[in-house]
Amino acid sequence: MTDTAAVDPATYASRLTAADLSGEVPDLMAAPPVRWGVLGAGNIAASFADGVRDRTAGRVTAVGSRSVAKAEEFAAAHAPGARAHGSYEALVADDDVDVVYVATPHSHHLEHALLAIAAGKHVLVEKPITRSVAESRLLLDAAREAGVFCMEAVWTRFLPHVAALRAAIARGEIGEVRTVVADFDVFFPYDPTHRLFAPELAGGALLDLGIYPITLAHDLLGAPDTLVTHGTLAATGVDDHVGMILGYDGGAQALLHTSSTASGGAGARIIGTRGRIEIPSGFFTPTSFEVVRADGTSWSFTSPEGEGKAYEAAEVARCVAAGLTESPRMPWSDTLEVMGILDQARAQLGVVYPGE
Ligand SMILES: NC(=O)C1=CN([C@@H]2O[C@H](COP(=O)(O)OP(=O)(O)OC[C@H]3O[C@@H](n4cnc5c(N)ncnc54)[C@H](OP(=O)(O)O)[C@@H]3O)[C@@H](O)[C@H]2O)C=CC1
Ligand SMILES: O=C1CO[C@H](CO)[C@@H](O)[C@@H]1O
Repeated sequence: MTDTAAVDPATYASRLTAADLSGEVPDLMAAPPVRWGVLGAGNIAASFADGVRDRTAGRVTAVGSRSVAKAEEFAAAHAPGARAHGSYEALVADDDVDVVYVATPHSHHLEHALLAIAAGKHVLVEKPITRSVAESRLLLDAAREAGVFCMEAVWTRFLPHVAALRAAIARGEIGEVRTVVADFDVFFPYDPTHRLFAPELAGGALLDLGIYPITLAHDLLGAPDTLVTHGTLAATGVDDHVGMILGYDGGAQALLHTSSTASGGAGARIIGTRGRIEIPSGFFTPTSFEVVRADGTSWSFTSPEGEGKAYEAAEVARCVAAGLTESPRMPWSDTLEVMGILDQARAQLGVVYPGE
């Protein structure tokens, strides 16, 4: 366990970069132009490619799919002019690609990111970066050895409202953080072949949705000293409705919930000794928050409109241009600690993936 039960603002601030402490969001278009290769032409890949196209100086130069027709269709709709490859191997071998964005199901992130790293490419890997902390170590070790950049696509961290919120907490706006309450519940019709329910695709609410409230709590409080998990499993054996209490020796707590069988949305409250921050809904997407202080004063912040994946794309571009292998704002240590919490929660529920 960690000694980062960082409830006081000064300790939290010491873990942030100067850019984080400023609370400002760097100009998206000022980030260097990256040539992206999209690996897996699915839903989130489309949203990412739209963000790169519309809001950054970079561009998607190639798309890789298991079907060349699908890659061509994706390119036409989301990345005009991009080369369409009918295999992931061909995509990672493309000389016009600097960074591969891995957007396949969680079960395949390790295999596909290793494929890209072996081809000498930098990687941005969708969340969760792998199925487990053991797999994450394999991936990060490979990136370290190859000297390439690797980041888990925790896009939320780079959104304007999150930047402002982190800076506000570091300034002590709500005093010491005592409690984080956050949930992410989305009803998915039960389908044993869907990636939310299929064990072979590393299904379950925890890894797909629960990672957001866990990442928020971890960012503010660090890795917990205790974890209590209660939940139910779908017929396929993966979790579908989970409550968690993260306990910290300093007295702080996080009360988190995630579900693929309930329509709760994604709200969050951060409660401190001198006030609270309320994020009304969709805390993981561009949104607003309100600071309500104990002295009765309050203020609010609203993110500018627009596709949110561009912020993480710009962070990758800045880091790659600077020759970094990891983002100081989304370091590998955060990824490993969050994966560790997910591992523990899964173990408490008895969820095991094929081959583990
Ligand atoms: N940051 C965010 O907001 C979001 C992140 N995600 C993350 O992105 C990843 C992908 O999710 P999403 O885009 O919704 O998923 P989709 O099912 O829409 O797309 C995944 C793509 O992966 C490829 N693929 C490769 N192997 C398989 C396989 N065995 N089964 C299914 N697809 C396969 C397919 O591309 P092809 O056929 O072209 O080869 C498919 O289109 C997940 O890890 C998820 O956690 C998801 C949604 C939002
Ligand atoms: O990251 C995600 C954001 O929300 C989706 C649901 O609405 C998830 O399925 C997805 O993986």
